[in-house]
Amino acid sequence: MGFGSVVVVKPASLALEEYLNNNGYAVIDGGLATELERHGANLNDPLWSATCLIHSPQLIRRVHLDYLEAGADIIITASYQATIQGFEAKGLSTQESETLLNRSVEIALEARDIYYGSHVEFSCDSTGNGRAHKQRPVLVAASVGSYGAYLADGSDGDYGKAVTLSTLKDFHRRRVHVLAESGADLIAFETIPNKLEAQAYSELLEEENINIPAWFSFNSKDGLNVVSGDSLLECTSIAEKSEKVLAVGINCTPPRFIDGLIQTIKKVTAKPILVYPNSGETYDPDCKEWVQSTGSTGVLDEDFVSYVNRWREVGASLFGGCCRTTPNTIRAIKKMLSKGSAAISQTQPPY
Ligand SMILES: C[S+](C)CC[C@H](N)C(=O)O
Ligand SMILES: N[C@@H](CCS)C(=O)O
Ligand SMILES: [Zn+2]
Repeated sequence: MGFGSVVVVKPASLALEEYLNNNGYAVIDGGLATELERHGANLNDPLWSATCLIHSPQLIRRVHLDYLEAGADIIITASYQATIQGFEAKGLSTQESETLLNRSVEIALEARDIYYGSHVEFSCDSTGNGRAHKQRPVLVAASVGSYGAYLADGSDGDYGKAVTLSTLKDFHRRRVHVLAESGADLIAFETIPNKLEAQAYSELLEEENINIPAWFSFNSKDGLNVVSGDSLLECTSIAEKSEKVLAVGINCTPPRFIDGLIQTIKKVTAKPILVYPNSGETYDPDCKEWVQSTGSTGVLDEDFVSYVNRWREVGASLFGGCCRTTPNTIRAIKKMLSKGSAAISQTQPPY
């Protein structure tokens, strides 16, 4: 950390700590882009889901709300593939691009407000006075997708020698800064494909004096390493060393690999572990379509959810879904976890 900088403890870390202390888990939402697509959005565009920030913000808000209704405690914004460079390539000004980044967070905050407004509970204190309180705290995580996501060419984190640490820092710097000031509770660095990009994020958190916490979530296609082939142990160690990273884990990876990946991650970190796998299908970046993987059928919601208790047993505490999962997946995850907690509390003495 730079001389004189101050780590400001923001409510997100407290809220997350509270979830983990009280319940032992928190629920993340499911796939956003693929859910927008299921509702008719056309994502065949270099901006992928970020195109909806321009054309259908109300649909994004609808999907956030569906995930809140399904039980998500954390919702992730539509900024995964929203980059200043990507918007500028569409002819938008820098100012307009930054406004869209802010808009991604505003939409999620609006969904949260609507959700709170329609789920107010009342209770009476000992003097008979009524008090309204919120159902549960909801955290808004501002998504940051990788440089490879922006390239939208299926390069999977293998960027070649011309892309250095400073290329990646320069690429992400302003976006991370804008999102950190947007009112989001935390930054979700998602689908991280390699060590260099994790290092770039970690340095940016310090250099830009980012004062909201972050999570680092890596992507694997073989169940052993991250997608570029870099070691998951080394990638996790970068997250472990950063005071600003409050959780680390895996997303957009087939469910069958998650168990082994959690076991690897926990060798090098004591931070909470998050998992939000995809449906088990494979993305074809050329036609921008999901296809069934060879040797495996995409998993159905029921099958996906049957893994959750195992993931909890091996050490994960934040659970959700990524591409091709839906509000039904999240509803089922929440149900499974709350059943598990009830069973645990029944086997423990009441003191
Ligand atoms: C996690 S992948 C499905 C993201 C989409 C990709 N960057 C694309 O634009 O096609
Ligand atoms: N938060 C993003 C991740 C894509 S891999 C989404 O759900 O669309
Ligand atoms: Zn995904």
